[in-house]
Amino acid sequence: MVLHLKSAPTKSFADTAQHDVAARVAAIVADVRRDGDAAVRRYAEQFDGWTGPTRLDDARVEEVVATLDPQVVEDIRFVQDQVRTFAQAQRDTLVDLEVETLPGVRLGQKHVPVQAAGAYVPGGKYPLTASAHMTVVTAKVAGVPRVVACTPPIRGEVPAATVAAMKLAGADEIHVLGGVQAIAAMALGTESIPAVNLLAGPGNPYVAEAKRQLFGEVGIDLFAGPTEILVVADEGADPFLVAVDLLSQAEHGPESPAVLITTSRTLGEQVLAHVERLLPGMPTADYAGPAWRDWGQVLVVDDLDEAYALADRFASEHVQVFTADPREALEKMHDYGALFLGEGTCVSYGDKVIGTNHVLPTLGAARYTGGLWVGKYLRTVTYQEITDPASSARLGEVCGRAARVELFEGHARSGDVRAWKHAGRRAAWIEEALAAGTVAP
Ligand SMILES: NC(=O)c1ccc[n+]([C@@H]2O[C@H](COP(=O)([O-])OP(=O)(O)OC[C@H]3O[C@@H](n4cnc5c(N)ncnc54)[C@H](O)[C@@H]3O)[C@@H](O)[C@H]2O)c1
Ligand SMILES: N[C@H](CO)Cc1c[nH]c[nH+]1
Ligand SMILES: [Zn+2]
Repeated sequence: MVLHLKSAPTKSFADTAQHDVAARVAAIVADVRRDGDAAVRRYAEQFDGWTGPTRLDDARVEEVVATLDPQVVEDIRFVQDQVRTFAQAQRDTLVDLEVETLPGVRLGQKHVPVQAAGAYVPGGKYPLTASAHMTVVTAKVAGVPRVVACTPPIRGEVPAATVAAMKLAGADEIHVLGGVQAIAAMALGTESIPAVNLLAGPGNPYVAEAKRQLFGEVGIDLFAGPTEILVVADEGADPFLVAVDLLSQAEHGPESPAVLITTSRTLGEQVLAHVERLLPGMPTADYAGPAWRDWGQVLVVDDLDEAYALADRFASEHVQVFTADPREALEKMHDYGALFLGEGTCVSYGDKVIGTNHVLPTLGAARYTGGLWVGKYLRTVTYQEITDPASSARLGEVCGRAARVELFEGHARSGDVRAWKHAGRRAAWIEEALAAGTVAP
């Protein structure tokens, strides 16, 4: 049984597929498609007050990086090393292979990077420097030769740490450009930004919807919209820690749900009280407050099995598990973007420092996809080769029969000619062609 100590609607695609967002995005995409750079410039000015060139050349990038405290640069290097190490370990799990399935018949698979990727780094409310590590470092580990990185100006300024992170991660083109206009420019191509093959990176509802609408014309990593957090906690969890962590993600913006599922009513009540005490003193209360008020939930369940099952139904972007045996969630939970096991870690570590990728599915997309990883920038392609004529003839005969079962005469004939060339077996239509002299014996 579920007791609601604090209720709120549960976000889903159905009730947040805000038509005004979809319509607004469609209009901007159509304008960029029609007017290219001119439309991009118009929207950059309208939404972000940006009238300068969007591309930062190398000299400008260097100038921007030089303004940073060296400690900031050192920290960027440290975090990018963590992200790179884990991404490389994941890359190493992807094997190219070639097997001989019949004599002289070789089937293979290779992992081939997309040739151009767009890395979107959000920056409307906060300059999300860390998203540059996640999108650009990972693309480069995959071997993507051309990475275009876009981020909006923050309060009219170039976000210096984000630009440094893009540069250190190996971005090939850096633009101060945000929102739908950035997504559409990278996807469709403009006079100044040649189109990419795949778009990656998170963003607000406009950015996420733009990627969704453009999918097909361009590849996308996943649906990664406004941040979500869910905590599963038992009676042994620290209520102060839980409250702090819930608010850590609520501060992303007023659309960010923060949910606690606990087996302890006492813990639930303590967390509620801590949140109320903490919120007024938070410099980011303007975002965290509405997020908590409108989307925060505290749910008490009978046992942990019920907690895991309920958490699965949310399919939340992040799930922190603060229980006596947090690792059991690895077996018992199925639908989440990323798990954070035990009080030693938290979503903020995933966001900022630990090395797993923080670009993760939202609005239930975790039911069908994991987060961004090196594999998203790669295509698993196959190839085949036959060097043994007898095998080609054998497959040709089966191909002829199998294709005719499906009424594919043209397909069947591709098999027939090989059975003839390599084993001398003549199908009736080949006999006729020989007799008519339309083909040489
Ligand atoms: N799921 C994930 O992996 C993940 C990771 C990091 C961040 N996020 C989310 O990314 C989001 C970042 O949002 P943000 O707004 O701070 O930055 P953003 O860069 O995503 O969006 C800013 C842009 O939105 C556009 N915009 C603003 N108002 C608009 C309007 N009315 N119409 C059309 N376009 C408009 C502007 O062009 C602006 O450049 C947050 O919701 C955060 O939770 C998600
Ligand atoms: N929590 C975000 C993912 O939803 C990622 C992030 C980066 N910086 C701060 N937060
Ligand atoms: Zn975060």
